[in-house]
Amino acid sequence: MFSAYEKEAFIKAVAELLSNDERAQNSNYRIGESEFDFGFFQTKAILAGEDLDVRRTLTTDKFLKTLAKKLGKCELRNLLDGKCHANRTLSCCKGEQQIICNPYDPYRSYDGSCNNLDHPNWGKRGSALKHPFAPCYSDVVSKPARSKSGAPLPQNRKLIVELAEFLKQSGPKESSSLNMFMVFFMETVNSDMIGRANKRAHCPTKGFRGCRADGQDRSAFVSTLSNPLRVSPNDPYYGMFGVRCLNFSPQEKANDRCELKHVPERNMESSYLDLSSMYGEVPHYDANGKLPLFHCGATEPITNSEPIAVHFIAVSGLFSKLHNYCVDRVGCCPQSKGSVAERCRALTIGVYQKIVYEQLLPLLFGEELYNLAGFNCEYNPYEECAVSQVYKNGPGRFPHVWIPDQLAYKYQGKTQWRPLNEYFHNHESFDCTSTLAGALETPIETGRLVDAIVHKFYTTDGQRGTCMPCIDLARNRDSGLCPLVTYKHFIEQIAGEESKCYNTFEDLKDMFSPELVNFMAQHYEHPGDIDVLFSGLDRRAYPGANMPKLVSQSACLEFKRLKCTDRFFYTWNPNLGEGAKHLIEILDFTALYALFTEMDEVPLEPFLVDGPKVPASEVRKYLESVDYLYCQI
Ligand code: HEM
Ligand SMILES: [Ca+2]
Repeated sequence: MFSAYEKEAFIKAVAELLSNDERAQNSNYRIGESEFDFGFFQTKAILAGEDLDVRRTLTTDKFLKTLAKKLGKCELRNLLDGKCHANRTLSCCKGEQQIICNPYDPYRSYDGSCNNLDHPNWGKRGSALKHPFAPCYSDVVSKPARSKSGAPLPQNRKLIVELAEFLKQSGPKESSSLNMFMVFFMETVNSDMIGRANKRAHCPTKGFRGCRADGQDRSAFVSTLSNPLRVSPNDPYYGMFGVRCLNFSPQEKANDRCELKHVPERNMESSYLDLSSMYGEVPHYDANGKLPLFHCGATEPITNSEPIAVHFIAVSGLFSKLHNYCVDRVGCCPQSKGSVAERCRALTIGVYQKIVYEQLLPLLFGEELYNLAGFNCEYNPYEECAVSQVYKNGPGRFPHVWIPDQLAYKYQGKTQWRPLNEYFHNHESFDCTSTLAGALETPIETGRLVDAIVHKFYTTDGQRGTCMPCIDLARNRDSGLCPLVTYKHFIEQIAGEESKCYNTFEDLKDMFSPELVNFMAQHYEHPGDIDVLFSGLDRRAYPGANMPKLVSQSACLEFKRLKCTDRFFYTWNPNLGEGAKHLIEILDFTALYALFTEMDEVPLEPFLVDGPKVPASEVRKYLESVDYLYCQI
C-alpha cells in the first residue's frame, strides 16, 4: 500500500502548498497592519531553490499521518525508530543535490555549508534540528502528547496564568546581579544558532491569523498556517477585554530526504556560532568590504527580523560596527592579502565566540559545571553540528523568564524606567547608547513571570498583548517533546548521575519546592505528565551557576556540540593571522562599548549590574595603540 499512500500524500501536499500561496495573497488570512501582533508571526518566503525540499517534507509528513491512522502505534514506532528497515525513504525523493566544497577555502560559507568537508550539509541553514530521542506525540507522528490516563494535558493559558499567580505568591524572592544586557546578548546568540521557521508560502507575510482582529473568537479564516490558542472567558486578565483567542503559528518541519523517521523542525540559521543572523544568507558588502548599517548598527537581515526589542539591534550592532571598524583599519595597511571583508568577518566572529565561551558560559554555568562539561575539546568532524529539538522548544527558552516588566533607559545621564513593550516598536525613536546603558543597569527578573510577558507581550496600547510563556508551552507541545522527567533521565544518563523514578508528586521534592509540588499536583494527573518547559522551575543548581541544574546541563550539551563541531572555531582556525589572534584576546564588550557607543564610562563586567567602570577615553587610547595588529589579521 505504500505507493498508493505516497501518491495520495503527494497530492495532499501539493494542494496544501497551493492553498497556502493563495492565502498568503488574501488579506483576510493575514494579520492586519493595525493589529497589535502584526509582524509577530511573520513568515519568510520559500525561495526558488527550496521548493522541492518543502514539498518533499510536507509529502512525507502527510504520508506519516496516513500511516498513523493505518498502523498500530508499536509498529509505527518501530518503523520510525529505524528498527524495521534502515534508512527507508519515499520513492519521490530520488536524486540529491550535491554540494561541492573547496577544502582550501580559508573562510566560512554564509549558510554553514562545507564547514564539515565530509558532510557539507551539516550545520547548514535550513537543516533539521535533532531529536536526541524519539518524541512523545500521542499518535507517534503529530498529535500532541496526552496525560498518562489519555486525557488532554492541562489547558495552556490556564496553566500559565495560574503558574504566574503562584510564583507571585510563593515563588523565590531572591534578586540577581545579572543584567538585561546579558539577556539580550544571549538572545543574539540564540538567533545565530536557531532561526524560526513558521510554515511558509512563496511570498513572505507579516503573519497568518487564527483569531479575529478583536480576539473575541477564532477567525473564519483559520488555516493550516495557524493554530490559535484558546482563552477561557474566566481568564483573570484577558477575560475583561473579551479576548478568547490568541494567534499562534505552527512551524515547518525539515525532512527533505523523505526519511521515514521522527521528524524535527527546520532551523533557518546555520547552527554554527558564526553571526549568521547578522551577516545574512549571502555576502552583502559595499565596495570596500563594509556592511551597510542602519539604526544602532543593524544590518539588513537584523532590520528585517521581528519581533525584536531595540536592545537586540544595539547588541548585534556592536559586532557589525566592529566588522566595519576593522575594514577601515585594514584599509590603512601598506599591504594586505585576501579579502578584507572576509578577514574582518573572521576576526569579528572570533571575538564573538571568545565572549560566548570564555565570558558568558562560565558565568551562566558556574566553574564546576563549566569544567565538568569538557569545553576544552578539539575539533570533532564526526559529530553533526545541530541544535536539539528539545533545547529549542523547552529548556532553551528558559531565559524568557528573566524578562522584567520595565527596563531602564539612560538618556543624558538620567534613568527612566519604561515598560517592556515600548522597546519593540518605533526602534528609531530610541537612542542606542541610552538603550544599552539602560540594559546594563536593569537586573534580570528571577522567580516570577511578569505581566509584561504573560499578558502584555508586544502590546501596542499597553493593554492587549500576547502571552509569551503560552507560546513557549504551545511550541513545547506542538513539537511533541517528551515530559520533564523523561528528559531528566536522559540527561542523567549522559552526566553519569543516578536516576530515580517519579511515581508520586511527593517524589518531585528533590527538584521542586513543596509548594510547587502542590501546585503541580493540582494541575497535572501524574508527575510523569509535567511538560519539559518547566525544567526552568528546577530549584537545584550547580555551585556558582545562574541557571537551574537541568537547564544548564541542557545548554551545556548544546554549546559544547556547537563549539567542537566547528572547523573554523577561533581557537583552532588555522587561517587567523597573528594580529587576529592577538586582537581576539584584547577585544571584548568593554572595548566594543568604548569604540561604538557614546558612553563616557564603560563597564569592565558588562553582564553585571553596578559593576566597575573605566573611562572610555582610556580604553580607546589603548586600543589605538594596537591598531597595527589589523595589518596582520
Ligand atoms: C528580551 C529578550 C527576548 C525576547 C523578547 C525573546 C522573544 C522571543 C520570541 C518572540 C520568540 C518566538 C516565540 C515563538 O514563536 O516560538 C522566541 C523564541 C526563542 N527564544 Fe527568545 N527572546 C528573548 C531572549 C531569549 C534568550 C536570552 C534566549 C536564550 C538564550 C532565548 C531563547 C529562545 C529560543 C530557544 C527560542 C526558540 C527558537 C526561536 O524561535 O528563535 N530567548 N524568543
Ligand atoms: Ca549561525
